Amino acid sequence: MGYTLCVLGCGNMGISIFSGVIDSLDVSRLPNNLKKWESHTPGTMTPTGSPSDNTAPSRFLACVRREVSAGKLKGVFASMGVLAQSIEIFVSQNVQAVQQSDVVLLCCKPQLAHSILSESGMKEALDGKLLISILAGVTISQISGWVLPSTKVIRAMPNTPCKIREGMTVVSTIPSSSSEELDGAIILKIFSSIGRCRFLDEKHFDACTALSGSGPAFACIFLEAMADGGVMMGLPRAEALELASQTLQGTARMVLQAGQHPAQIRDAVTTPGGCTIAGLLALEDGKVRSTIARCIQIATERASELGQPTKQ
Ligand SMILES: NC(=O)C1=CN([C@@H]2O[C@H](COP(=O)(O)OP(=O)(O)OC[C@H]3O[C@@H](n4cnc5c(N)ncnc54)[C@H](OP(=O)(O)O)[C@@H]3O)[C@@H](O)[C@H]2O)C=CC1
Ligand SMILES: O=C(O)[C@@H]1CCC=N1
Repeated sequence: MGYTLCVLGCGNMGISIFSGVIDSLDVSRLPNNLKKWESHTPGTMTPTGSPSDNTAPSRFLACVRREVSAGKLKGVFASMGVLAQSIEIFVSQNVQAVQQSDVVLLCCKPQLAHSILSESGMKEALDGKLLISILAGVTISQISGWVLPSTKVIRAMPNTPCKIREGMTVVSTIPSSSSEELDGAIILKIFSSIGRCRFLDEKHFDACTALSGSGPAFACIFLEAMADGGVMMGLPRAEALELASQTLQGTARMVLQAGQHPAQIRDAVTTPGGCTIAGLLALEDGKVRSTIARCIQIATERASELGQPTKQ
């Protein structure tokens, strides 16, 4: 029958996750108030299972602090074709929203987590519920210290492409016991409906935060730079961006879908004495590999500081 999913702190990431999850739902099994204005193109939906599927959400609550953000949320969801009443927005009413929820996605800024989870009545509202934190740098042990022992705390690190269901989410390993089976199925349903999802030990989370959480920003630097090069050589801007984007997407898919190693793909492109090797040598002269790898290293180190009160 589904459950109620609450995003506590519905900003960029909350919007991305809700957008992807709602887009993935089979509209035929949703209550009327969750049906979209326009039907999806057949074949673009991933059915969420039978009407008795208890791993798929059926009600959506979004929490923000300011009225202006609530207005923005309504605009964003309306532009997606989601009816205004489909997502219930709570402004500065976190406890009330969590009371009505079964699963809570904590999506506020890392430095606000403690104060939000310490609001009067919040511990009780979260009693026995699944709390999934997407916060960078804030550990399960920290969060567990702010809620009752009965609250099941899990970490997830998604990224913004969740919005178009091309996300990458890493979820902290769930302790194995029969009561956790449904939690695992719920988490998998949410995040695999909006992209790839894999479980990893929490010790890797800062690196995952840097690599896939921040990754879209780093990838866009490379993408823009490729397009700029095309523009420098006379290509129109829009076409240069299209060529760069599709080239990166196609190459990534050769790795993910065809299982090819990046070095194999590179060698197949690189004709002896040709233009590709000329370009590759220019990249190596610019130490592009170590620069990018160091970028992930530095971002990982910064991610580890984000949950620490003295270093926020
Ligand atoms: N951005 C990204 O790409 C990624 C971010 N993350 C993590 O996700 C989290 C959110 O990031 P992001 O979405 O970018 O941040 P945003 O600033 O876009 O969103 C934060 C949201 O929290 C709300 N908020 C603030 N105070 C409160 C409060 N007291 N009660 C309820 N809601 C409140 C804000 O509402 P209002 O506007 O009204 O203040 C806003 O909607 C961070 O912890 C970050 O580490 C993880 C992966 C990727
Ligand atoms: O920049 C940040 O801190 C957040 C975490 C990962 C992506 N954005």
